[in-house]
Amino acid sequence: MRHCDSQALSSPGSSADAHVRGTGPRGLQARVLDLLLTREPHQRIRLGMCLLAALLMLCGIAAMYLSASAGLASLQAVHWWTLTACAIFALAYTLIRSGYSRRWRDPALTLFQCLAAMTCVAAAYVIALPARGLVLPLVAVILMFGVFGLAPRQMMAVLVYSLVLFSLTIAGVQWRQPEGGPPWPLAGAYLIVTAVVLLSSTFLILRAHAIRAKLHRQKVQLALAVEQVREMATRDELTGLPNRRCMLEMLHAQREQARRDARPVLVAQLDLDHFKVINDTCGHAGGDAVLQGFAHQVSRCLRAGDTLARWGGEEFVLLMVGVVPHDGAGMLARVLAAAATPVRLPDGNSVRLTVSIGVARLRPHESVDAVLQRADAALYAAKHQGRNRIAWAPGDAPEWIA
Ligand SMILES: Nc1nc2c(ncn2[C@@H]2O[C@H](COP(=O)(O)OP(=O)(O)OP(=O)(O)O)[C@@H](O)[C@H]2O)c(=O)[nH]1
Repeated sequence: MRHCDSQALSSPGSSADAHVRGTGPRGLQARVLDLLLTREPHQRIRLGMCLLAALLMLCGIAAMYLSASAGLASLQAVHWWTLTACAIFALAYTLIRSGYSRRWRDPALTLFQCLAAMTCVAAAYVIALPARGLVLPLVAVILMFGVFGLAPRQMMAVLVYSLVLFSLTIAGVQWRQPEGGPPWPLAGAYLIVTAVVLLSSTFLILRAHAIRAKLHRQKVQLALAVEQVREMATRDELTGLPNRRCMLEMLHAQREQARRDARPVLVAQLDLDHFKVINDTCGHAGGDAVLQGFAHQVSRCLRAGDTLARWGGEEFVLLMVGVVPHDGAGMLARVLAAAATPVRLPDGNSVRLTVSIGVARLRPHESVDAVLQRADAALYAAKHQGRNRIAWAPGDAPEWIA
């Protein structure tokens, strides 16, 4: 029976239990796979780098013990070296995992780890006796780990630190252990090779930094350009209001939303009265200033949820969401009053304008085109009735108006 089976599976100490809790070998495998497959690419790369660093350290320890077993290094020195290296990296790991390192500028402790690793390699040079030449290529690998975590200035700091450290280490070995150390020409060759490896690695890493910085700049520029295009596609350049395309998208979205939650939606068409006369008397630039002034004045009296868009020419559309006709009538009366506030022109003159408004309530299952047509017909009626007024689509007006 399933129930009994599951009890047997989770009995304490069973390997299946360990698997379920992720502590057995299969559990560990599953967790590593989970870590690798369910993360974002950059997280996977970071995790891969951590595993690689751990592998590098294990290889270093193994190489040191192999050297010791071959009589090339003192076993006791290798014990101490391993203990110190593990302690340093365990400290870094704890600081990172506990989140304590987040309060510092380098939360991954990349600089600290690079400097610590260089010091460990230098110490390995001292204790590895005849096998010491093997440890030098490791400096390049350590620098590689700094490619993404270190700023160019930090890279230079690691370079200077490593050059000084290895010069002193190689010279110190020659001075303290003239017999145990390599012949002087060989020690000099070690020093030269180390310096060349350090300098060329740093140069290549700085090149990689420069390319990364360039790519980042291009990415930012591209994001800005996309934002600009998006802005141009949705904003009216003259008034700064959402444009017709943007309003249509909003209308479609609100219609879908209104179908789901039955919220009231009012759509008003606004048209400036006798705008041609304003254009003729104030010039086209004056007309533009009037359009801008009108947009500004009306926008100021709207609620946060209402949207005014420029529909085209001297026509605007106002979308009021969650507003019943009773409240909408009050709101539109305020729009009418705001429009009547004289607009100041750049030449110092001011223009008084009026606006006609046609308004319709979005009905259940009504299309965007249909509600716009009814609002437009109401606008036509407002113009016909003498302008500077609000006309409601038949059946949509609040009771006290109808
Ligand atoms: N300055 C300026 N004028 C515009 C712009 N777009 C349209 N117009 C002008 O707006 C005027 C609209 O005139 P009509 O459609 O006859 O309407 P009206 O004069 O407002 O008359 P009614 O709507 O009947 O009250 C035209 O003269 C257009 O040239 C614009 O972006 N800037």
